[in-house]
Amino acid sequence: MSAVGIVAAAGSGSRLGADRPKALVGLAGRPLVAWAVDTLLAGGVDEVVVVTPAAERDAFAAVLPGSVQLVDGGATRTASVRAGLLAAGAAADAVLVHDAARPLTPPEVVARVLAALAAGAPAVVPVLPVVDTTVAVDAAGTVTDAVPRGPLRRVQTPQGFDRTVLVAAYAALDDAAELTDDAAVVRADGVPVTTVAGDERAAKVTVPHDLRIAELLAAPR
Ligand SMILES: Nc1ccn([C@@H]2O[C@H](COP(=O)(O)OP(=O)(O)OP(=O)(O)O)[C@@H](O)[C@H]2O)c(=O)n1
Ligand SMILES: C[C@](O)(CO)[C@H](O)COP(=O)(O)O
Repeated sequence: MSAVGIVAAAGSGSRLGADRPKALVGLAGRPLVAWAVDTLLAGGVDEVVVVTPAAERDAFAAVLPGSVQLVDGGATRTASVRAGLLAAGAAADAVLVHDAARPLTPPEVVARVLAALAAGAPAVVPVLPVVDTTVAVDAAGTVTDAVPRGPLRRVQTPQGFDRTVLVAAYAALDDAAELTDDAAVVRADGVPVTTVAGDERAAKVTVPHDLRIAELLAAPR
């Protein structure tokens, strides 16, 4: 089975508040996007497409291997992945969509996703359990309900798909639709989504605290 990786890296990172697009922010001396590309390749992906902010393509080219294909992203993550999928072409059997914002994802997670695809799953996401008591609140912030957390999972990336399944799901999705991940895109098209074990190290860098934690984890011992 051949696999192409799409790294969604076209976000601005408004919640991180850095002086450059989040994917270009450094972690232990290397930009987040470079970590994400390395993870996919080390986990068994054959080629990588990185989706960048349109105005920043040169800056990304300067920090990534020449073998990586770069493509302009869109205003939402959904639009960016759609652009990456179009650029990826039809050669690969599988597509793995990964966030540049998850730089310390171990290659083993990539390998688990690829193994589930090879075993016949059309769509695969890495997940972790919810570890805190989880509640619903009203507009005033008052707790209205406890949410049973047994069946809940936190969804990470890379998310893996049979390529034809993902292409068909994006084709069926309204151009203006904005979904939070690619599993939601295929589920909207009626495709069952399988889960494999995620990893706490695959946490998303969203706010400055996340980057501080990632720096600690990435520091040489
Ligand atoms: N238009 C967009 C928005 C997001 N992403 C990517 O999707 C991943 C997950 O998104 P998130 O962490 O929310 O990144 P941002 O949208 O950049 O963050 P923020 O919402 O804080 O601006 C990131 O790797 C981001 O670069 C993208 O490719 N294109
Ligand atoms: C794709 C994702 O990382 C899976 O957990 C997540 O949905 C991205 O969410 P965000 O709101 O764009 O940070």
